[in-house]
Amino acid sequence: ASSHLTHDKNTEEYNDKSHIHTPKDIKPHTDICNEPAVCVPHVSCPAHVRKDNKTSCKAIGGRKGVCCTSGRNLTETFHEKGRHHVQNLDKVTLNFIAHHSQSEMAFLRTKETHLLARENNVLRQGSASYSHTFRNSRAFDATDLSNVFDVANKALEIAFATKAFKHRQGITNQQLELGMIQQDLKLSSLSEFCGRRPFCPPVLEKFRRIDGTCNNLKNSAWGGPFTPYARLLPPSYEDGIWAPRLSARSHEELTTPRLISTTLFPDEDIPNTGYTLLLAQFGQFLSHDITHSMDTSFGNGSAISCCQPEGAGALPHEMRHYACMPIQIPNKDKFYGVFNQRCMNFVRSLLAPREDCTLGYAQQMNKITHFIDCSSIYGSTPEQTGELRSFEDGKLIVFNDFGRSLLPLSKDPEACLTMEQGSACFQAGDTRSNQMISLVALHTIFHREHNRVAEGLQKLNPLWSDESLFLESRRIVIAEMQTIIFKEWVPAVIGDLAMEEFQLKLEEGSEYAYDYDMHIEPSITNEFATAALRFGHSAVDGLIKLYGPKKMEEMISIPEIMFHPARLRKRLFLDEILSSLTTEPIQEVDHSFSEGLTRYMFRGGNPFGVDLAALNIQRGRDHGLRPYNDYRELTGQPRIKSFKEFRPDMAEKLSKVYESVDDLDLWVGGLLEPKAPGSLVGYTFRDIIADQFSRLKKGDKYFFENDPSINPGYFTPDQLREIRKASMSRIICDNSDGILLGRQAINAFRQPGVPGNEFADCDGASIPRVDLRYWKH
Ligand code: HEM
Ligand SMILES: [Ca+2]
Repeated sequence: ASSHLTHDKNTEEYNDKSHIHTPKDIKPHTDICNEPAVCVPHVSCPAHVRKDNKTSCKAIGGRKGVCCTSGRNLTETFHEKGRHHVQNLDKVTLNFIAHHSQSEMAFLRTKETHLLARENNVLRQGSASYSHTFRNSRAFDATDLSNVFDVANKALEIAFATKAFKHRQGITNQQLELGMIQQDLKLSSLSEFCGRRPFCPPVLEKFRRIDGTCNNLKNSAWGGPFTPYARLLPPSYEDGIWAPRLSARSHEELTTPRLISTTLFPDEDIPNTGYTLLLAQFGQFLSHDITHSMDTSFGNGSAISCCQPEGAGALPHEMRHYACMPIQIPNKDKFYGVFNQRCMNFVRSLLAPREDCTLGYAQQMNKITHFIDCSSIYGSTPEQTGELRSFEDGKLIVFNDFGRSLLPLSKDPEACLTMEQGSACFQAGDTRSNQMISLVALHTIFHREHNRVAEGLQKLNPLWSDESLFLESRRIVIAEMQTIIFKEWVPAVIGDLAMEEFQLKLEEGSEYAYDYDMHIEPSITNEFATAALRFGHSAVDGLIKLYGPKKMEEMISIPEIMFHPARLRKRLFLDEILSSLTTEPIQEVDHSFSEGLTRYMFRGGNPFGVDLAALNIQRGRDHGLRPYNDYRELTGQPRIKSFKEFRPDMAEKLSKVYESVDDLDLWVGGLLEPKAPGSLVGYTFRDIIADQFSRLKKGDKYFFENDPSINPGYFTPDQLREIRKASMSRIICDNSDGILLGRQAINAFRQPGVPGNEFADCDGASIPRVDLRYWKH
């Protein structure tokens, strides 16, 4: 179920074998371009989309790259002599614009108050949409909520100001896309919208901050929570600012995502035995470390409903919240039709302002730290971390359930479906932790890992304070996580070739890395979060098989354990689910999706749930992702000219739901591509993913293997050597309950029990350990 697209015969790059890496191809890439340009893969150079920068070069691995001078700073707005720039405006005009946006905001607020008073506009608590919009995609607590709204409202007001500016000055969408309306707002009443730059002390701090700030001293906010996503390409909005794009040819609304989902994505059982289910589950866990876009809500935190009660249709425009973008369900829908559902709730993501006081298109907010820093374990703000720490012996709080350490219980009565006696609902660093029971399992073992390391350090250094023990343990756990991601998970997803091309391999032994580059923006790109990394949704198996000591005992249908993790309290359950995750195969990354995600997701006690495939497509449009073809070009591939370039059955279906190849949504096109060599995904997703991990490694001063001149929290060479022994299997061995699990395959993401990935005893030496003795002071 993999090859859906035949590449254009004329494309030398993809049909010749020159991109297959042989060691002699590797040249230090700066040799090939004129300094200061460097040769990078197409995807990593934002400037190359601008027609005038097209010098190609041979990148690592022999593939064609582009000489890039932008330093891979995606936030840098376009500057170039000779292009027409909009005139700088006088104060009067700026104040006119500011006034205009303020009155638009006032209008919205009045309407919001009015809507909030009407029952129909607030989501009903028991529904699947409530779990989606409210449980999955909302703020953490009251302080968080006000933080978030503060930032989001500023961004919205800037969007209105941009609209007024656009109309008054006759600015085109293209000028907006290219950031050619640079406008310094410092002198106007809009100046209060300038992002707050965190203050960083001149002496570098040894430990990365909980909120990720002060990592890059020039851009101290980079990577922090409540900041915008980066973008590989400018957005595609109908008005150049925030209105969803229309079809390229007829300029009509695009086909409803639900019809695309039912037409293209049936539920078929197509396992890929090369990889374990843990690859998918860990992927979700990793996503929750680096990206969380939030649905807009009412100012008091209530969830917005965009559909009529009972789902009979969308609410009329005048009765809708401005952030509504409901998904229409066709009359003939075989599944939802049975329940007379014509409307699926969808609320647009919150926005975040640019840091530099400029007008421009809307940008979506990432609520958590962009860096790989285990924010899903520790939280993304000091307040969250404070709630999770025990403040004794450097440990995190645990819920002691008859001798087993589980995550602390959540105090939030809305976090799970039920809080009945004997039930359980957990608190972690990320608010989505209860979404899947297998996700809770991963949170649990990493939470335990922190406490295990803290205990180990305390034995070696009995005089260390709680604070030192906490910070040192966190630093080690983050380093282990980065090791697992770059040594095991990313190569399994994108393959060795891409690891080489994007220079993502970790150093070996006790060597430091020297590839930090302060010009690289580490932020998560919108394309990565909203499309490429969501490849994982296709790999999810809707049925989790649970094995007892001898035989399969149960099949869990995933909607049963969404936001309902009570079973984790059963003595055997954690080991059972970990064993299942490390032995069962993933589902192939392709056109097929579990109905557990496309029909029943978050159903709770209801007969139907929401459709994740439809949500992904709608989210892409909400975030202004450009059509698939534009990203083919970005990754150095030819645009497709006809759906016939896809597999025949797919081509036929695609032409039923898309008027033109230039309408195809990125997430859909990316999924249906044939796989790149050695990779689980096609070239487009592969490159977007590889580029992101390159940013997360080379743009993170505190990346664990950086040398002492870069990383204030560097490890000694001995410690580095130990950290590099970390593996997912060791984490499982050391932190499961040890009742059913005594053996693990060396690489937990790949097919176990085959040559090269044999099972080994947890007690033995085949699964290496990080020896903490090198941390004795
Ligand atoms: C295990 C079952 C899973 C469920 C029930 C689930 C559910 C969801 C939901 C409801 C959203 C938000 C959709 C929206 O409104 O836009 C989402 C987003 C996302 N999911 Fe999943 N997901 C699962 C597995 C995965 C896996 C395996 C991966 C990756 C390997 C993944 C990666 C992502 C990413 C990157 C996002 C975007 C997050 C953001 O930026 O806010 N998910 N998922
Ligand atoms: Ca993070």
